[in-house]
Amino acid sequence: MASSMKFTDCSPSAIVRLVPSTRTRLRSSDSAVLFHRVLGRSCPAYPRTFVSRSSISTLPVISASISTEATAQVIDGKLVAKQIREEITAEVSRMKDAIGVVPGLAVILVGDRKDSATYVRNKKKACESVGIKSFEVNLPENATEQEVLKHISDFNDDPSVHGILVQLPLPKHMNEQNVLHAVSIEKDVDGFHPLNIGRLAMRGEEPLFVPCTPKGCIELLHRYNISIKGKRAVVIGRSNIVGTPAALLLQREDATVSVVHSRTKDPEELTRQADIIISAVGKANMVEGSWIKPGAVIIDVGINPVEDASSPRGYRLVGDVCYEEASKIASAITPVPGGVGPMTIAMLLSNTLTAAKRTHNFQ
Ligand SMILES: Nc1nc(=O)c2c([nH]1)NC[C@@H]1CN(c3ccc(C(=O)N[C@@H](CCC(=O)O)C(=O)O)cc3)C=[N+]21
Repeated sequence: MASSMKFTDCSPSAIVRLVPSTRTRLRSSDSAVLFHRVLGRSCPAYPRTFVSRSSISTLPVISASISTEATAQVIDGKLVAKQIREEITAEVSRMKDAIGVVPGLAVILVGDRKDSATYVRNKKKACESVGIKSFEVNLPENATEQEVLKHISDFNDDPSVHGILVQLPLPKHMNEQNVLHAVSIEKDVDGFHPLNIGRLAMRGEEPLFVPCTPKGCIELLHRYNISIKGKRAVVIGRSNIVGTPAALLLQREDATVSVVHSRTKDPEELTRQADIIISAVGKANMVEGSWIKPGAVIIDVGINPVEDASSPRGYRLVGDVCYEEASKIASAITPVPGGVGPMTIAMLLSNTLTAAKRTHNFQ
């Protein structure tokens, strides 16, 4: 199916936002408003760039009245995730009607990290919203690795469980590798089992599951008709759960991929060559406007809390990319929140559905 058809039941306003030709050029009055808002925010990189821009604008040919800047198309992960949940709901119900099987996801949470508890709660809610059954195990911080392994083994043997997710990070006294190896590869909906990652890396091999966050990034590019083949892509960050699989996926999609990491010399110069940037570092506003090639597409995986006295929680979430700067240079960009985050959960549901379909040989 053509990806554009997937939006047929979106509201007209949503479609307007999704069509690339609607990229707007700000009038100078809008631009002034935007500037005002930007300065009221705390993108730390902004003032520096602002200074250099203002010096450019003193050149005689550039006057304030023509300081119209393009704004990037917003890649609306929240909207796409909702669309995907609707598709999954329909498939879950079709499977239930046809063979009486309801997909099941088991989540194991160890310890009492607040962020992990929130993510797990959101995953449970998402399961409910599409008709997937969820099972949850909560273990205390001081639980043993053996206890976790026992629960994994029970879920491996339980036919009503099709997917198993062990929420990361685990407490320090546990060996993450032992735990991730224990999940049956057929139920590894996170795609973290080394066999799944290995297959992802090899041409001619197919992983049973692809890690949810990188899969969500690629899905966003597909659904926005952003072509990957032959493009220069830079992935910032080389974690096992995001950066590395994201680079492998981009390569499978025929991009030419570079990975920027903490030991990279001149990451800015390398990143500036990219047509597509996926940033998964976890450092607020690290990628500044000067890192970005005009017209590049930016997928920002970072979810970083920054202090914000004006927010009820005392903080707000920002990405790895300085959004205010980037949105004037890039052609398309994901916001934080509302970008990759919701897609991660949608892909988890999708992987769980795939697991159930595969087990029961249901197409
Ligand atoms: N085994 C395992 N699998 C994971 O997939 C996994 C994990 N461990 N550990 C932690 C990370 C993080 N993660 C997120 C999921 C959803 C949002 C999300 O929905 N964020 C929203 C809301 C953010 C908010 O307001 O709190 C957004 O970006 O719009 C974010 C982050 C999954 N992870």
